[in-house]
Order: sequence, then C-alpha cells, then structure tokens
Amino acid sequence: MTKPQFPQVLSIAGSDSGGGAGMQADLKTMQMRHVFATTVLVAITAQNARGVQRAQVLPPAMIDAQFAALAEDLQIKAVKTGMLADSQTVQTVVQNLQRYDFGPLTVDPVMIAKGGAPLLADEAVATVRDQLLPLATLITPNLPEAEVLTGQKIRTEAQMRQAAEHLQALGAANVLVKGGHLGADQAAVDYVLLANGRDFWLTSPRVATANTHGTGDTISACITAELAKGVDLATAIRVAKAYVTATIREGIQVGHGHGPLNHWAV
Ligand SMILES: Nc1ncnc2c1ncn2[C@@H]1O[C@H](COP(=O)(O)OP(=O)(O)OP(=O)(O)O)[C@@H](O)[C@H]1O
Ligand SMILES: Cc1ncc(COP(=O)(O)O)c(N)n1
Repeated sequence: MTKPQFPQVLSIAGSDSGGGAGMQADLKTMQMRHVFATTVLVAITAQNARGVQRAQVLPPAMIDAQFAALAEDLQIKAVKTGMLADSQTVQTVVQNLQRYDFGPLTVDPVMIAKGGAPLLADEAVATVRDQLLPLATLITPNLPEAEVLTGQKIRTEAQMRQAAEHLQALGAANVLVKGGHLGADQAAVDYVLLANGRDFWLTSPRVATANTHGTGDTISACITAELAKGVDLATAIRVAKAYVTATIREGIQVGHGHGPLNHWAV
C-alpha cells in the first residue's frame, strides 16, 4: 500500500523556549496546515510570554550542516526565515539558500520581540536588506520592520502602500506589510503588493488581547505551508490571514504578558 505523502517545508529560525513564537510557532502552524515541517535552527532564546532572557547563536558550520542534511535527503517545496540574529548568520543562510533549491522563499524580517528584546543586531539590517531581501518571493514586515528597511515613517495606509513599493524596488518580488502595530482603535489591516502590480488589502476586526505573541511567525509559516501545497500566492496570503485571525480570536491563556496564540483554531 502506498504511504501518504505531505509536502515538505522548511523553517529557518530561532527557538522560543516559551513555545509561542519563533520556530515553535512555525512548527505548530505547519503541522496544523498538514505539511511536513523541517527546521534549520540558527539561534536559541531563553524566552517566555514575559520576554527574552538570553539568546545564543549557533556557529555557521552547524547551520551549514543542517542545510546539507536536508538537501541530501528531503525535497523541500517552500521555505521561510524568521529570527536571524546577526550579520554572519544572515550571510550563512543566504549562501545556503543560493546553494540549494528549496522553492519559494518567504522572509519574515524579524527584528524585535513583542516585549522589546532585539532579535536582529543593528549591523545585520543592511545584510538583510541587501543580501536576503532580493532572494525573497515574499517579504512580510510588520510596521516597525518596514520602517527600518525603508527608512520611511509608516503611520497611514497610504504610507503602507509606499513602503511596499519601496521594498519591491529593493528586490523583494511580493510584499505583505502587516498592520498589527497600527493604533489599538484601528482594524488589523494588512497590505499586499504582488509582483505583477496587483494589490489588495486584508482587513479583520482587531481583537482586544495581549495574547499576540507569534502572530508574525504564524502568518508567514501558514503562507509557506500553502505555497508548498501549490496554492497561488494571493490565495496563500488570504488563507494565512484567516488562520492567524482565528488563532488570536479563539485565544488561550498560557503564561503572563504577551501570551501565545491558539494554533488549534480553525
Ligand atoms: N489584535 C489583533 N487582532 C487581530 N489581528 C491582529 C492583531 N494583532 C495582529 N494582528 C494580525 O496578525 C498578523 C501579524 O501582524 P503583526 O503586525 O502583529 O506581526 P508581527 O509584529 O510580525 O508579529 P510578531 O512579532 O508577534 O510575530 C497581521 O495579519 C495582523 O493584522
Ligand atoms: C525566537 C523568536 N523568533 C521570533 C520572535 C518574534 O515574535 P514576537 O514579536 O511575537 O515576540 C520571537 N519572539 N522569538
């Protein structure tokens, strides 16, 4: 009897010991979306819903070895990046993404945790912008990340559109600017600009909750999972927005502070 097969996907990210964000959020999301998740771990954080206590980056040779192990045996259909820590790590990841064909690349340019801890060194911003961004099928910055990458202030929907155009000019094929950081009185509005010039807005009611740890990881992991199944990008983004909205709306209570999402939500 033939055994069931699932598309294989890859999360390149840091570990969140608290289980809410980072690689753990990616794994939970990918499992829920019925793809087979693999990982390249680049950093370890001691973290909970209250914040990040400590972080340690893995040596480049260990990162290379994880990529080589996957390339030798698996058939990765789509890949995403999350926390990349520093410039050397970004460069190591870029080299490996150029070496192996792992399918469409979603770049979540993670910079600062919800609690305020830096997850990307300042010196690495230019490396992300100049070396990683041009490889991206899709880049998914939140507003502060889009501001850092473009050098533009983003407070309005018109500025979200301008930032997306700027990110495309920097080399990202498609752009999703996430509006989770817009004011508490505003809806959760995201803007999508596709490679073919088409664009659209995704709007959902803002849920009044502190439990939004890992929303960015979850939406980008869900997009990656859908792309691995062969779903077109615009549909993958819509599906992922609906999924992340459900994980926030049907929230659970774990820990204190910025608690994690309900990845079981459908
Ligand atoms: N309170 C909320 N209610 C509903 N949707 C939200 C809320 N907060 C964020 N979102 C949505 O969640 C998704 C992630 O956006 P956000 O801007 O929070 O990303 P992020 O800051 O990268 O997330 P994180 O850093 O927590 O991983 C977007 O679709 C956004 O609109
Ligand atoms: C290892 C790791 N990766 C990513 C995030 C971003 O998630 P958030 O902004 O919700 O804290 C995080 N906190 N930790």
